[in-house]
Amino acid sequence: MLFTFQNITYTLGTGPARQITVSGSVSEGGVLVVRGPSGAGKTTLLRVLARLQPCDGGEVFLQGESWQHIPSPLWRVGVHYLAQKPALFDGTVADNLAKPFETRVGSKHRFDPGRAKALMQELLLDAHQWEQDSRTLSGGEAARVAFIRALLIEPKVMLLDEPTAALDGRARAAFYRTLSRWLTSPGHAALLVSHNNDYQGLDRVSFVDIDPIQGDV
Ligand SMILES: Nc1ncnc2c1ncn2[C@@H]1O[C@H](COP(=O)(O)OP(=O)(O)OP(=O)(O)O)[C@@H](O)[C@H]1O
Repeated sequence: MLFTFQNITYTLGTGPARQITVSGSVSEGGVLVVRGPSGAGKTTLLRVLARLQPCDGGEVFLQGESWQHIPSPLWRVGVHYLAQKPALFDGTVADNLAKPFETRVGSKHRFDPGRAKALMQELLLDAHQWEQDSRTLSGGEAARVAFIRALLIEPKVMLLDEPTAALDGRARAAFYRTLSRWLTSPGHAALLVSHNNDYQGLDRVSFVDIDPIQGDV
């Protein structure tokens, strides 16, 4: 298995706490769809797995190596969380795409503007948008820019949180084409949260369910 999480336990909410325990795994080339009703804790699970928020217990393995042995910033290069609301900063699209390569952990790869532009084209963004202020992008455009940035970082596992929610039909098809191709190159896998069940075209899909009635604590 490329990515395995065992008995990941986390607590939801600030009111009466609900504790969830969930396990799952995904092999190279596979997509693990995280299912559960609204508020079940799907986003929280992805954020825990990316080590963007703490959990109460459990262990995660990337290529057999426990997260306990890998510093968080490095972990997040290998296990990339793509937020439902794209986290772009002020600056152009090009600035946003180049940004990860300015940091120490990101600098293991060089920023490749040619590849970035090819991905923009593939994801139906206009070449002139390279210089566009990211604050003026539509929701669907911003989502695709964040996806391109994720691809450029070259993670092993992508944690995709409703990545097509803001996309129209054509952009959605382009997104899944690009994702499918990425999954066919070695050492890649994805976890996916999607409310609109639009992942049918993907190969090797498996499921993990978050049970919303797991015990109150
Ligand atoms: N920072 C927070 N503070 C308080 N409560 C939170 C916080 N983050 C999440 N929650 C609560 O935890 C629960 C799970 O949220 P989460 O976003 O993980 O659910 P989800 O399954 O992804 O939902 P949806 O399908 O609606 O996106 C919700 O009840 C939410 O209100």
